[in-house]
Amino acid sequence: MMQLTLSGLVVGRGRRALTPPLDLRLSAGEALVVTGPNGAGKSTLLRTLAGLLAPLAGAIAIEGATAGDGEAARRPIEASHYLGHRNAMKPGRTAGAELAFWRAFLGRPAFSPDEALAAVGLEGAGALAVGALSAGQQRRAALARLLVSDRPLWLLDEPTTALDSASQARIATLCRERLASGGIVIAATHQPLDLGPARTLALEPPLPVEALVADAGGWDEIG
Ligand SMILES: Nc1ncnc2c1ncn2[C@@H]1O[C@H](COP(=O)(O)OP(=O)(O)OP(=O)(O)O)[C@@H](O)[C@H]1O
Repeated sequence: MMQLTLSGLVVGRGRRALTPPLDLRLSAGEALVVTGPNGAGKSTLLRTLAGLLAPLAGAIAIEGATAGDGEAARRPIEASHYLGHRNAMKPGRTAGAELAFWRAFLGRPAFSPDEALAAVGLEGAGALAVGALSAGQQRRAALARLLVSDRPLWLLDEPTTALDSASQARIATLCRERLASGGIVIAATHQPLDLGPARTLALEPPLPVEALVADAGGWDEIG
């Protein structure tokens, strides 16, 4: 059974910690909703779990998950879908071509691009340029990426941004289906997202902006 374990995990930007040490274990079928005001560190936590930022302290371990190459995953990134604020879909390419790219890149192919688009209510949109879709449609095309490759850990940063209420409900359903099939879903969100009986992690309000300015040592990376 898959398990994701955070042991004394401290995430932050530069040398500035944004969380206390986090100790948490999530098992297959469990969801975690991360809440907190703007700047509290929700994106930083997800990016750290996705392997895009190094932890300031502590460790992240995954057990019992299969990586894209079919071997046991040693790090969460090998078994996860990460959906950030940005959609990571090139506007000049078609939605179908972008999803085909991600399907090949991520391994363990699941739905075809057309099937994944249909599952997010974008039937027939595969031939359209991503940039020709509305903001909500682009978000849905990005969410279709979750379905083209079988990855058990979903790390979702504000997944329902720009989505109408029917689409929000559809995405919540997809998440619950992933949970029912043994996945783990971690979602940072300001909007209620019905994942069923999810656990919650409420991050504390951040430093005031004046303190950030005094503290500014430059960007540690963009994103
Ligand atoms: N690239 C960066 N370099 C340095 N500091 C950053 C960078 N990106 C964000 N930060 C800082 O890290 C802190 C946490 O930001 P983060 O994006 O994790 O918050 P969040 O809870 O996701 O906020 P929001 O609700 O606005 O999405 C903020 O104080 C922010 O200024």
